Amino acid sequence: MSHQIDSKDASDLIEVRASDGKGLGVFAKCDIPQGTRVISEPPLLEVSLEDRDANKILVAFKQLPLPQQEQYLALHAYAAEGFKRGIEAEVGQLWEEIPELDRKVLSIWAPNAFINVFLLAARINHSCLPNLQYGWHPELKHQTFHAVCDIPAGTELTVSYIGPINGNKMQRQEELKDWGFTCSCVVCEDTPEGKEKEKKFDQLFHLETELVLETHIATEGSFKRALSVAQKMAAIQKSEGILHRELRIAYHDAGRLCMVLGNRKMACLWAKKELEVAQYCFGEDHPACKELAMVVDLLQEAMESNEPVNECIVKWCIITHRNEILEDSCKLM
Ligand SMILES: C[S@@+](CC[C@H](N)C(=O)[O-])C[C@H]1O[C@@H](n2cnc3c(N)ncnc32)[C@H](O)[C@@H]1O
Repeated sequence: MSHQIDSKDASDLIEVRASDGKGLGVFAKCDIPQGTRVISEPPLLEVSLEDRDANKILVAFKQLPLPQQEQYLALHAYAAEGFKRGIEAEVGQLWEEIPELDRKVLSIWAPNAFINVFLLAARINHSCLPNLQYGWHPELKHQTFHAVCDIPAGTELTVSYIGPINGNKMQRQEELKDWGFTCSCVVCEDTPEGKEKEKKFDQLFHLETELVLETHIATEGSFKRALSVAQKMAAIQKSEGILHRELRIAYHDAGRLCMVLGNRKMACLWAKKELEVAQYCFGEDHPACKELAMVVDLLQEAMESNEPVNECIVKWCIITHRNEILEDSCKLM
């Protein structure tokens, strides 16, 4: 059940304070139940995704009212070498030749943009095992952050900066170079517990590769194998506390593979699980959750029938969150 809380109320739930070795961070002030909308806020600095480049970021910043410019300039800044080279190519100037303020604006954009920059959310640190899921709510025009598990008071709130295919520790660390830190979260820490968790993450990475491959082969046998992989992934994710978007994807895969294999009853069961995760990750009022709830209802009706399924179900089966194509397979339904 999601509790719709806007960021104007967020001060009751969360606080921004120093986080050991990570600069500032966001912490739970009280126990926060799973599904709580912890933050819901409009962009502070927004740049259209279309033709987005350094110049557009700078123009958007200059168009902000002064108080917002000040808020933006107080955020954490970091520019990785690769980012600087990209900017040089875009603006046709060496990084050092770019005016200091512009360099600062761009160096703040780089580590803080969750698609756009959000004032409060820009203080959330990374974990490979996050307790928040973020997503854009197109009707509210807000970025929302939901608790994916029950979060005890005093805990730091985290998101995953990377993904969706997280890979092993080395691959994750390679991606995190763009933020300029070495991750020491519960999965990355060099302890026996961290190593055990890392083993499971590595296993998930290999299972995902297997799932994509089997789905590509697109025979009844390979779909059955892919289904068993998706089920295995979901079981590992649940037991490891990987409860965010990744778990939704595993349930989604299991559901649509059951559909392709003609098992509407099991497809409906998996879709219900997918819906439950989507709702606590993005809120029941998110358009994608409303659509998914409709798919679950339609699947429920389709369970006892041999009639061709509704177009919404076909659309749901085609949606892929991984690098594979299931479209052709839908003729099997
Ligand atoms: C979006 S900001 C997060 C808020 C930031 N800590 C601050 O003080 O404003 C991203 C930056 O936070 C730091 N950071 C985030 N997650 C971290 C982690 N798990 N360990 C160490 N530093 C982290 C890095 O410096 C990164 O570039």
